[in-house]
Amino acid sequence: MQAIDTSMYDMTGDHQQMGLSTDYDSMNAYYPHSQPTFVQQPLNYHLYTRPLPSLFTRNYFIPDDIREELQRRSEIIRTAPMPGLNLPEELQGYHTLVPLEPTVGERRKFGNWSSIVYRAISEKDGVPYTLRRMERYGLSHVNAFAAVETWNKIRHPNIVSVREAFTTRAFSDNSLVVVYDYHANAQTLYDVYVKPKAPSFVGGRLQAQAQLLPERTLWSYIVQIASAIRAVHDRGIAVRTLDVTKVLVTDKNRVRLGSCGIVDALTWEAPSEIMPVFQVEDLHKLGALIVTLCCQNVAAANTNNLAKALDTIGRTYSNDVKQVVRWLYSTPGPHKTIGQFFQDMLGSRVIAEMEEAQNSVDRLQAELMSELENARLVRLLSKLGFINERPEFAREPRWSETGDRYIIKLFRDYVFHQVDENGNPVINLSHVLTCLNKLDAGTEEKIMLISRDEQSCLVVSYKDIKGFIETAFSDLAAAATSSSGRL
Ligand SMILES: Nc1ncnc2c1ncn2[C@@H]1O[C@H](COP(=O)(O)OP(=O)(O)OP(=O)(O)O)[C@@H](O)[C@H]1O
Repeated sequence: MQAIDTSMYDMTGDHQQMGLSTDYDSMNAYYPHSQPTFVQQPLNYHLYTRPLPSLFTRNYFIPDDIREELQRRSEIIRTAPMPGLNLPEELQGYHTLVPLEPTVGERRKFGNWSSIVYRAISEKDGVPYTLRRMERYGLSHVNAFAAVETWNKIRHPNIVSVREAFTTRAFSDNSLVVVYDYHANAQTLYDVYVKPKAPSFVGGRLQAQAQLLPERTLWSYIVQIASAIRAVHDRGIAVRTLDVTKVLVTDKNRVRLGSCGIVDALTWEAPSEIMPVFQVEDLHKLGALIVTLCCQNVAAANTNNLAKALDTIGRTYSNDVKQVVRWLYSTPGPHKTIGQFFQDMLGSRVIAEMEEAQNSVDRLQAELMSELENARLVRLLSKLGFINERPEFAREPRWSETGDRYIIKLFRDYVFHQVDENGNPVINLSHVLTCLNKLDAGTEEKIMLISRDEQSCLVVSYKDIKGFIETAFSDLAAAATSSSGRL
């Protein structure tokens, strides 16, 4: 059976069945040079895929890096807990606890408390969450939870959302647990940009892998974190846990403040009047975070080392970055607020960030477009699979070969089993997708289907074939003993 480009012809009449003549005159009727009539099919809004390339290309699919990242995330969500950790099976509606950091060895402390982070699945919605447990918390107080409730109301693209907090004895102590959204494969800024990495081979040479933060990304991070700080200060509270180990990179160039609310819950006795002091401290901490990232060294952020740090920054980054650091390290005063910071230091950077965000939406939407049809096409292919070559149905062993089903079979051949003039298979995904899209849309466009013995052919529209498939599939579905959902 040869590939025939039917889009060039206007064939009228339903189900024209004709004997296939081998004489050239009748064949010529189906070739462009002898039949120049071209009737353009009206644009059908169902056929909204992007122009299709003619061969298998990666353009059909999500780019490899996005696919890889999404698959890694989905894999990480499913990692099983290590056996023998002796963790509670159930914890206030959360189960399947998996530690996200080593449970033994030296750990950094929040004041007097050390923390450990777990991933756990919520019984309510089956979604994974992050649980930060403060060990040996002691007696709880209602004010501690009020602080967490304030955080719970904040929804911001650069803040890991705080869900709830509770105390528990399930770890054989009195622990405080604060629950956050879980961002699979999130890494702290420290892990990505500061932590010394083992040398590895790059281009055949052993090199230390210090990932220097590009200035463009640095500005993006500054704008994102400043925007998060602003949202927090606008609520009359302060971030307080702002450093490279508590800011997460959750996506390509997306950062979010993690661990919010925990210090508020731990130090609930602090008078609310002290909040402006904490807010000014946030600005200093932002400055320290920038210095740490630029110098790839936590100690560089110490105020006593500022001159040296600015010198180091100047070697790689622009003067504007140094200006920002100076501003954030400057002596507090009535004008040293996050609002003023945006005004004095970030103006045009915010515009650049906004443009980049919109470009990113466009890029992702384009990716979405290319995947949009998949579900539809899988449904169609499933229906064809149910119908074609069915050994027996309705006590008729040749059910799938007769009546309208015969046309469905020929259509399947037309889509998948074409051969070129040398008898080699035509493997053209573009052709397959185009046909299936037209079939799903049920267009009036007609195609010629040729029997396998090439003795007869049928001219039939996609609309008709769609109808035949619907009918055949409904017959099967009606007779099915169990059918799960509709296709
Ligand atoms: N909301 C979250 N979603 C996904 N992973 C998270 C989340 N919060 C923390 N993590 C991961 O849990 C791990 C431990 O977090 P933690 O904040 O304790 O960082 P840390 O570098 O161990 O800091 P510290 O030294 O203070 O313990 C980090 O690798 C981080 O990527």
